[in-house]
Amino acid sequence: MSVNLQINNFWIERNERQLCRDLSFSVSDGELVRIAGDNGAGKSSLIKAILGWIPIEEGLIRLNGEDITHNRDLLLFDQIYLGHTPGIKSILSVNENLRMYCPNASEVALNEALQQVNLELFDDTPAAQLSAGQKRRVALARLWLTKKRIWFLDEPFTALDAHGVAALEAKIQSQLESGGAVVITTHQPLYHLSPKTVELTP
Ligand SMILES: Nc1ncnc2c1ncn2[C@@H]1O[C@H](COP(=O)(O)OP(=O)(O)OP(=O)(O)O)[C@@H](O)[C@H]1O
Repeated sequence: MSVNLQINNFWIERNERQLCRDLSFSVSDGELVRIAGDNGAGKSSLIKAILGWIPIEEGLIRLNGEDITHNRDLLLFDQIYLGHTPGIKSILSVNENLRMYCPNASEVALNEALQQVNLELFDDTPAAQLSAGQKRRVALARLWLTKKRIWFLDEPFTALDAHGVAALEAKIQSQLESGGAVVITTHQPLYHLSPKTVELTP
């Protein structure tokens, strides 16, 4: 699986405040890009702008050489996004939440994913009854269930305990080793994963 995503000269504004201008970087097979910056610097906004969910003032985006600036469908098809909030439905069980996102996953794959995030005993539990860290783990289980070339992870370590952090770091490492690409916003430096860092400065 080969991938190359190029962000060229991105200019993003929100509420008439400039978050970045002339920002360029790329992410390719086996590469981890860490987006860094203070609170409010625009890290989440940058990911949303790449995915086409908020507009850019100027810029160009290419996926494997193809200009996708005005149609991000190819990128959306190729990627998985885990946002700031776990994005799970409170009234659904853990199992039902995962089924909603991954309807084609086999029962075996689903159970394996739940084991990986230590939630195998909670599959019938309504998400409303989970702790913040457990909800985050439900969201992360999607990484074990889908095979997408590009991951966009927005503050994925939030609320995770040491075991959860280690499991996610190992999962990121295996995604990189299998030729995937990862874009992550985090305040952790992640030196051991050798990221390329994109710093958003005021
Ligand atoms: N839904 C929104 N509507 C309008 N403006 C927003 C919205 N979300 C964020 N912003 C603004 O965009 C700017 C960047 O916010 P963003 O969430 O991208 O920063 P961040 O670097 O991810 O911050 P943090 O580290 O606190 O998560 C902030 O000035 C914020 O007020």
